[in-house]
Amino acid sequence: MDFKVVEKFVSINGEGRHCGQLAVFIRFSGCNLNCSYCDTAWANEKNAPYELMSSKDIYEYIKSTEVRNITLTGGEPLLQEGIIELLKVLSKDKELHVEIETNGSVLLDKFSNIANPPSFTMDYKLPSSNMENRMVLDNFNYLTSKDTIKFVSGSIEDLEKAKELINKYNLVDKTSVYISPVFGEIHLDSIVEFMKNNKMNGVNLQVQLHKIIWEPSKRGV
Ligand SMILES: C[S@@+](CC[C@H](N)C(=O)[O-])C[C@H]1O[C@@H](n2cnc3c(N)ncnc32)[C@H](O)[C@@H]1O
Ligand SMILES: Nc1nc2[nH]cc(C(=O)O)c2c(=O)[nH]1
Ligand code: SF4
Ligand SMILES: [Mg+2]
Repeated sequence: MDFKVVEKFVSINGEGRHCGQLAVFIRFSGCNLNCSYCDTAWANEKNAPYELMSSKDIYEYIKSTEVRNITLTGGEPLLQEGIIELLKVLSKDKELHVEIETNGSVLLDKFSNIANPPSFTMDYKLPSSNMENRMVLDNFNYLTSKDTIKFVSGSIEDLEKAKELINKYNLVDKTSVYISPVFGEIHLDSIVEFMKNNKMNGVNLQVQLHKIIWEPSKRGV
């Protein structure tokens, strides 16, 4: 099975629990959603240039970098045909730590059954994404302490919804919880005020580090 890979690169992970650590990124083409703020919409266009890589090619590229954190992203990685086969290949190498960025619309059940499963960083798409009606709420039951739920927030309405879900599903007790601004869309201090006013203990605020280090639209970083 060959995958359409639009980018592969080594950088520091700018998001999530391994923020600041080196990671190898594999970005697959294509997505089933169309978030209002998507910073990677180019990867979802039909004519986006890609290279075809097999699971073996991807594994060999990863090993050639000598970097042990892997981030599979996109587009939507969990909709790639053959992704389970790739996850099985990667899971056999106990030196690697595999993280998958996923958009909350794909049920996680069949991916968490793999031996030595990857860590999921799952977005819940909030109202300002215009994609909230695509969220699979059952996914809250599959997230564990090695996973992360991320609420990318562009408005106070988004923050209100994130708070409601964090409380309703006891997310802080189940998994790591992050709030991240839609880049440039919301004042960071208003997020902190919101967290203070709502006593959001255990929730992490995170800004995409790579957009501070490099020009925000730069690719391959
Ligand atoms: C490009 S997506 C690819 C993975 C998957 N499709 C998803 O949405 O999780 C990777 C991450 O970037 C985040 N993201 C995309 N555009 C953003 C923006 N303008 N500001 C902040 N985060 C953004 C997404 O919410 C997601 O957490
Ligand atoms: N440096 C860097 N870190 C990232 N973490 C998650 C990313 C993504 O696009 O999924 C990303 C990205 O695009 N760049
Ligand atoms: S789900 Fe991810 S890749 Fe797809 S449009 Fe939304 S942010 Fe972009
Ligand atoms: Mg990105």
